[in-house]
Amino acid sequence: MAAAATHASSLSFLLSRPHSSSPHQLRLRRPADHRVRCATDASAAAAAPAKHRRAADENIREEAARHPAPNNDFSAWYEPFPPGAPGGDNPDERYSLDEIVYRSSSGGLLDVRHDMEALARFPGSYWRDLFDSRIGRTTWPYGSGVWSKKEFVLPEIDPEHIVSLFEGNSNLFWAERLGRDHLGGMKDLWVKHCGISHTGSFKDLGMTVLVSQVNRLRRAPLSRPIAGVGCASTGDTSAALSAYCAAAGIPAIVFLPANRISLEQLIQPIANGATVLSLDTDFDGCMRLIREVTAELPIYLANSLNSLRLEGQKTAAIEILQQFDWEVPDWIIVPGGNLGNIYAFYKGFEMCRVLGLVDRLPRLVCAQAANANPLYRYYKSGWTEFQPQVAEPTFASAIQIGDPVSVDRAVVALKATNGIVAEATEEELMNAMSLADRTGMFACPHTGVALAALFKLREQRVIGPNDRTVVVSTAHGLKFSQSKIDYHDRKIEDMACKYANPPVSVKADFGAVMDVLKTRLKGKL
Ligand SMILES: Cc1ncc(COP(=O)(O)O)c(C=O)c1O
Ligand SMILES: N[C@@H](CCOP(=O)(O)O)C(=O)O
Repeated sequence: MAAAATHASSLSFLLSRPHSSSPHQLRLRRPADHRVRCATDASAAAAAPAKHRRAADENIREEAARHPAPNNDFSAWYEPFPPGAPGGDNPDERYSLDEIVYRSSSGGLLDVRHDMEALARFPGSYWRDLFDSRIGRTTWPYGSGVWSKKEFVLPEIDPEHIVSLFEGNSNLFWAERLGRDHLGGMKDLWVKHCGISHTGSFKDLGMTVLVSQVNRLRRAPLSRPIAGVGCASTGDTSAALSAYCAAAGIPAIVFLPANRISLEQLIQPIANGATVLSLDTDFDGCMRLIREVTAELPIYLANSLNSLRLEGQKTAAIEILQQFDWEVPDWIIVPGGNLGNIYAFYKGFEMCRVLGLVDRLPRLVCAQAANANPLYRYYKSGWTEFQPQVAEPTFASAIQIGDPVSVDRAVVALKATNGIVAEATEEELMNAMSLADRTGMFACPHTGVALAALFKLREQRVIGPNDRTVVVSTAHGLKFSQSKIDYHDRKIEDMACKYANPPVSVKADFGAVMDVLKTRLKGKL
């Protein structure tokens, strides 16, 4: 007799873990490392003698030091934000990147400005070829998707000081089935998997830049007495900071809102040896505290208030252009919390436009959770009134932020790109995430927020079926497995969990197994 198969009422029998709450003298010559791809290169390469491996007693950093890049006069510095904003009484206010400064003299934001005139002495085609030539190499430091664009990031840093885990170069995934079957036949839908990365989120892109600059500051000849690097975090900035600091041997200090980040995110800084402070407040409370502490102690601030981070994050935009062979997509959808990343995307695209690598900008969409939606409300007010809020818990816990530090940056990015702000309820974001998973992804809830925004904009016909659209996936779904467990377990109050797929509990018996399979595969056997 075949035993009746039951749908497991709980996934707990599979799980035994606690539930967590939730140039140089400017000359038009290629730098020494530049290998331009062109038709003749292949035959030249075939004729060339095999390249010898570097000496056995030399590492890639030492090898790079033997082949220094040509002297160049590219440079970057801090300026008050927005560009051209008066710096209090000083219209010429600017700071060297070697200064430790996070705010302008009038208390506003700062921005990293590049000497665009120096960069513009080279045509767009030069930069496209240069960046393309560096993809997929192990040459230090260009094996990194960030440092392969070093001239646009931190042009003056010595490769010797760079702390890189060869981040970036992330997959641009063609979401064929999701677009075709669930979004009205979208043909050109892509997901930029920024979360398939060293610490599982896009934060690695910015952190390599920030920690490299700290490394430069701490070492001779600058020898600044920086005791450590600190951040407030909803779990991803802290993971990235801890990993890069551990790689460089620099102390990391992270302030986390107790019981508001995932277990996977919590274990990351612990494993990397950071000083982890679990604080009885939300992210905005942690952010206030870290700002006070870094003003008192020689601890360098690693949050995106520090504009250095955004120089690394903007390379994701350049990478997208590169992956489309320098064709500009129509839409980029980014989940927003502290709102540095939406500006970083704009900055990357705009730099490529100004320098002639491309000829236009994509439209940006910033997607927020309805439970933490200060930017959405600001947008809906016609940009008249910004109201910080106490953000409510959301499955997209890394964007549970009510008082985003980069709100002004986000507004600039959205206005310049004819952008849109959208929001997603908890049910919308969890369904969008789960549906994407059904088409082969393993998305995080923040990516769910961006996908839910896409569903709405398609329904409203704002985004057309043939529009080339890129959804930015900001973290790896494995960091947020508890939210998926709760969803598939149908344990979420007031949520139908439409795409739940609980495991079937079945007796280890041939007949019982056959019964289940015949039911499940009815009409297909
Ligand atoms: C996974 C994830 N997605 C999106 C965001 C939002 O990025 P931003 O704070 O730059 O808006 C964050 C952090 O805030 C995050 O950790
Ligand atoms: N999601 C972030 C929040 C802090 O953002 P930041 O970009 O200012 O560091 C995190 O993971 O901590």
